[in-house]
Amino acid sequence: MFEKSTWIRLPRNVVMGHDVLADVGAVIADTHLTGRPLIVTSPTPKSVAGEPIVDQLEADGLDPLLTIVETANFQAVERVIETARSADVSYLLGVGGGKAIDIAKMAADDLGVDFISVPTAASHDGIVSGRGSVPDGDTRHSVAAAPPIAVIADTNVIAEAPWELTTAGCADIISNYTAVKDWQLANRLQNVEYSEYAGALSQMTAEMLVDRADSIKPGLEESAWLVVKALVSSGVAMSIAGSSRPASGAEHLFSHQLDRIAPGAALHGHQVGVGAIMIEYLHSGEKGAWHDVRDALERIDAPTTADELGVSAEDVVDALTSAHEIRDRYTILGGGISEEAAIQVATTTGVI
Ligand SMILES: NC(=O)C1=CN([C@@H]2O[C@H](COP(=O)(O)OP(=O)(O)OC[C@H]3O[C@@H](n4cnc5c(N)ncnc54)[C@H](O)[C@@H]3O)[C@@H](O)[C@H]2O)C=CC1
Ligand SMILES: O=C(CO)COP(=O)(O)O
Ligand SMILES: [Zn+2]
Repeated sequence: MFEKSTWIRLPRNVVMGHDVLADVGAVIADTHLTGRPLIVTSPTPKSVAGEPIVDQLEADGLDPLLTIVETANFQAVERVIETARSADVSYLLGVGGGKAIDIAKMAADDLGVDFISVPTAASHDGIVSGRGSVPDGDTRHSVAAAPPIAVIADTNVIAEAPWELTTAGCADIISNYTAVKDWQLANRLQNVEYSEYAGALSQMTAEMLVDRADSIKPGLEESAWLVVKALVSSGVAMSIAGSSRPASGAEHLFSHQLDRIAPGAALHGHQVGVGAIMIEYLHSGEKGAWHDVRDALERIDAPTTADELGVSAEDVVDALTSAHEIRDRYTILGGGISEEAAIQVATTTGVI
């Protein structure tokens, strides 16, 4: 008897392009949201998009509230939940980078209200996903959450964001290559459920981005458009899978450990990109595709070395040797790699 079932939860509206920030009110009306909105943002995105959205919604006769978050952790999610409850908020808008969007996403899920994702940078592929990513002591959770009911990605705003945020988003997409390899390996060795559709979509998204790498340039709205489309596509792959597996393998475990060992040193996307070079080496050996991963990162201006990330060789080796401990997710790292092996992979690939 066939007993399999799944829920693939996707946004209702993905609105992207030139000056679509002006459409926030229209999107709210189209999604039939009523009541008081809470805008969850961080300091720079507040002035870039948070305040213009408040002005727009006030002009529409709404009574928006705005709250600032600084770090992505469970305490921040709790604070947003309290703010929303005490102010009788009906729905949330996450406005900013990955952290503001993740916090809004998780708070909205807990409150049981809808949430709109308004990325101000193309720096990560969580803008569409139904996952939140939060550090918690020695571990890192990938929390299931409702996906945004709508995404509003203004390419004008995103093209004006610092260039390194865009290169971080590209590197987050390039890391899909190793994430999919790890997922397939876990399927073969541990019988982890694998989705051919999600895996193929994630890998194809990375291939399409790399094919267009030379046309991704600072300050160009066309480039912002290309990268946002890839981030949306990668987020959809996560939604199809019902997990972050299509976009997060051992290169993400390495990055999550680096966040603990050298907090704030580099952007998430840049860390996973450097991780992907080394993890590809572990998958395919010295003559393997790690050269292609490194070349793709170089072509989009993303870091490929510890120096460029602003971390030490010891940090890289520590993060690589302890990455398997951070989460119960089977990858090429298996039960862990030795310090000698970590030094060898990082040296051969030129990361240290
Ligand atoms: N839920 C998911 O599926 C995923 C979650 N993530 C999470 O997202 C986070 C990484 O996201 P990031 O955006 O790299 O970090 P972030 O949210 O810390 O943003 C990086 C910086 O860019 C600034 N910024 C954003 N837009 C700007 C603009 N227009 N102009 C100037 N500055 C601007 C932010 O204020 C912040 O200082 C990590 O916590 C990661 O784990 C990443 C991928 C997927
Ligand atoms: O960053 C992500 C995908 O790019 C989310 O991954 P995690 O599940 O490892 O937090
Ligand atoms: Zn990522």
